[in-house]
Parts: sequence; structure tokens; C-alpha cells
Amino acid sequence: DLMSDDQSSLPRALQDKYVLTRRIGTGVCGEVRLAFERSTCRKFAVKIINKKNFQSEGTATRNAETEIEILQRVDHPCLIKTEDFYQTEDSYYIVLELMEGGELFHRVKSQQQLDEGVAKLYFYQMLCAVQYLHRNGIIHRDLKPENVLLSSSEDECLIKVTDFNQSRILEEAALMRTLCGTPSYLAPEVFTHASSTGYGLAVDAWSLGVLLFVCLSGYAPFHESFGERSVTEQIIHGEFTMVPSKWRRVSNQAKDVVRKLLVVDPKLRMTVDEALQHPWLQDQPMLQTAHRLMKPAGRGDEDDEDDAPSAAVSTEAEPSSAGSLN
Ligand SMILES: C/C(=N\O)c1ccc(O)cc1O
Repeated sequence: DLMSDDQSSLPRALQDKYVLTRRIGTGVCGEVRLAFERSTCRKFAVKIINKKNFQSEGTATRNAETEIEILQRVDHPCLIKTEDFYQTEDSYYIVLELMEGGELFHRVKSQQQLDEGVAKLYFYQMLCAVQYLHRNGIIHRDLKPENVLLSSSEDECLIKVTDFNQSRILEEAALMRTLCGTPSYLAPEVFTHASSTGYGLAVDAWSLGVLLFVCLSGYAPFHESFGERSVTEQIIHGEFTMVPSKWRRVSNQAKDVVRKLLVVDPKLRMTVDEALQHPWLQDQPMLQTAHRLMKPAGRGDEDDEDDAPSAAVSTEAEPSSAGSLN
């Protein structure tokens, strides 16, 4: 456990500022531990990425640094904020906001399936988070229930998307520079790739479709236990089954959103913007709840604004960044 020798493997600067305690999450690239900031006793999640877990040194560095730079630039109520970053020769330590409700994965598992209204509230927030990423030219590329965190054990709670290490910032600038030069030597795919950049964003729309399917039904649309086809085959053919017993109480509008996202051809797949305009999400009570949850803490009632800031009011420390995205 961390109270014995493990603490010594932590960066000194990290130990000076935080006390790391129990493990609260595990990922393919490492683990997540609950941490307390010594000076304020505020709670955080510290994600420990073991560099050796990546197939090659180069990838490790690129993935983690891409993740760090992205984490420090994003600023949206439904995206996890980075507080701090440390590294040793064999690990990265990312200090992140703590989400007391844990992973969406465990919530769906423990409840078999979510009520449609709860699934809609969570899905709307995921759409807002991904729309923000896409507007800033970022593809998440690894959206799944383990990467969606809940702020509390309440059904009606804020959700945040995390785990950007598969993310890619579209190299628009590099592509624009290429297209400004003389085109005569450029291969055709450089031009068609320009349009396929748009398709890149569509991968997240597909994953959101899978996420919504799982939230509404409690089981995965593409799974090795269904029929003889492999999961990959099922995905490539967009073959999923809505088991009647699990989908009986789900509205046709909700099913329509799933069907329009789980479309094989990225050109025909519904985009995140289109999903936000879908009738299923034009639900005023849900939107009101979502916007209340997404408002920054302490902005509920303007009258409190001029109260002297009490020690209890946690001031959101903005991660140091060259400049946040819009
Ligand atoms: C990665 C992360 N927060 O950023 C986290 C991961 C697992 C968990 O149970 C709670 C958490 O806050």
C-alpha cells in the first residue's frame, strides 16, 4: 500500500503537496488514486500513467504529452480539469478533479440500465463536452463508460468526460501550410484527406451512439456473445440487436438517436451538432436541469457575489495554460 515504500517512488514535489491514498480507478495505462492537498485538504484524483505500458518509448511520450497539453487547454464544465502534472523517469502523475460518483460504467452496471430521463441528462452533457472538443478541433477517440465520470451518487448529477490520451488535435495548421504550397507534387490523398479530417470527428459520434445504447439498455450493441460474427465484423456491418425485453420501455425517439449514430458510413452518420438538435433532446425540464448543473459553482444566486469569499468556498484553480480554448 502507499503508506509503506510506494510513497518513496512518488515525485518529491507531488508528495510535498498531496497525500495519495486508496486506488479509486484503474485504466489500461495505469491507476487512479484518491489524493488530499495538504494545505487545503481538498480531494483530487491522481492518475498514474506507467510509461512502460505503452508499446514503445516514442508513443508513450507522444501520447502522454498530447494528453497533458490537451488537458491543460480544454475548459468546459463537462470536461475534467487538470490541476497539476509531475513525472519521474518511469511514470506520469496527473492531478485531476475528483468526481465522487465514480465511473458511469459502474453506475450502469449497478442499476442494470438507466431510466430514460437519467440517460438523456447524461447523454446531453456528453454531447456538450464532445461538441466543445470538436469545435476546438479535438477528437477524443476513446469515449466509453469508463471515461465518463459522475460528480455524485445522485441520479441528477454533473458528468465529465476524461482520458484524452487517445485524443488527437487535428493538424489543420500543418495541412493548410501544405495546401498553400505548389500543389503539383502533392498526392491525391493529401486533398481527399482534407475532407476525411471531417470524418475524424465522426468516430466520436459513433462512440456516443454505443454509450447511449449501453445507458438505455444495460448491454453493449456489439458483443462477442451475439451470433457467430466477431465483434469487429458486427461493427463493420453496423449489426446490433435491440433485445425486446431490454428496450420495451425505451421511447422511439431515444431509439432513433441510437440508430442515427450507429451508422457505418461516417458521411451519413448523425453529427454531434445534429444530435443536439434531435427532438429527443428538445426537453426543456432536462435542459434546465443540465444547465443548472453545468453552471460554475457559487454562481447560482448572484446576491452571494459580494460576500467576502469564505475559506470554505473552493476557488477553481485554473490550470496554467498558454491560453484556454474558446
Ligand atoms: C480520473 C478521475 N478523475 O479525474 C477519477 C477516476 C475514477 C474515480 O472513481 C473518480 C475520479 O475522479
